[in-house]
Amino acid sequence: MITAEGLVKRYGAKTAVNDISFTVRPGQVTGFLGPNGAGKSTTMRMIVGLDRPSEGRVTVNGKPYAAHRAPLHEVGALLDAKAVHTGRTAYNHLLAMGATHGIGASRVREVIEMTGLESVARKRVGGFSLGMGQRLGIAAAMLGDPSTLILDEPVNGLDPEGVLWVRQFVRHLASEGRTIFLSSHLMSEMALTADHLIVLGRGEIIADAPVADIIAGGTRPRVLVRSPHSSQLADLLAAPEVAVIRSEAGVLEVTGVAASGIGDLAAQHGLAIHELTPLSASLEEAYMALTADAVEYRTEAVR
Ligand SMILES: Nc1ncnc2c1ncn2[C@@H]1O[C@H](COP(=O)(O)OP(=O)(O)OP(=O)(O)O)[C@@H](O)[C@H]1O
Repeated sequence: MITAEGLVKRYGAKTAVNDISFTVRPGQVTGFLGPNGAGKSTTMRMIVGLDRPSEGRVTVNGKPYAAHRAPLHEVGALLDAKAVHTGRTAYNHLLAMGATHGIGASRVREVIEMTGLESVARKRVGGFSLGMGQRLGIAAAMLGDPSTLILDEPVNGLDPEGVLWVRQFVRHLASEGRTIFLSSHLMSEMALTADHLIVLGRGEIIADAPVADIIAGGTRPRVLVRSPHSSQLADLLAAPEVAVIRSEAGVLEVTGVAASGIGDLAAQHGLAIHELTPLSASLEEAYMALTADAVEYRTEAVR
């Protein structure tokens, strides 16, 4: 469990994180989203004690990170996959990290196997691809078998198989009751991986809700309609709150009326319909709507 209360981080005149409070709960994957420079990395660094809050506090399992006697057992973090001593082998890197917590070779072998690094464990990290570096970072985060895992852009640089692996891995860890907090710029992947989302915009929280609620709340339902009477139907649907796009001959994309309403209207006028398909909104659309609003609001506030 991660709890932030009134967290503020200023760098000189720049406020990177502006009074945010949130809770990241165990047993689910919580995604951390926001445009570049929104303050995600700064927040993650404060959680693991790499940056000091200017105001407020953040705790992991009830205590600030630094107050834990054996922090690797509480929180595993992947913050910068490149921050590894490149002359060492992956095995030796993990062994050296583990030594600070009395974690021995058998656990090192376990995390190597868990992250699919067996074939490269004896190779120098300097020669690793970005994807291998990410896997090594995740292996390091898992060393202490922590109940909370923080992953900053864990799928960055991974191939499709690696992306799928991370998704299944973190979902499995959450199902074991762990707290998983991860950031990503890949919306489609986030929609498949996370249960809950916290969205930051310019250092402030602009959404903190289940993924399904964010998708439903940020976009209006759209319906694809195929009919030999599409022009007549478009005229009948015309209303201030309804948008109708004619994408191709005989096809309408309607926003602002549910599929049932369109079907009823067509039936009342005896118009045949060949297809009536509710189009599911994407997280990307909802995210763009959310963050665009935040930017507009901020612009107005500054004037
Ligand atoms: N050490 C620092 N000194 C000065 N400003 C900083 C420092 N670290 C971050 N910032 C600024 O704080 C703001 C938030 O940065 P941060 O890296 O946390 O954003 P982010 O959401 O992680 O962005 P990205 O998606 O690009 O990684 C940015 O405007 C950044 O320039």
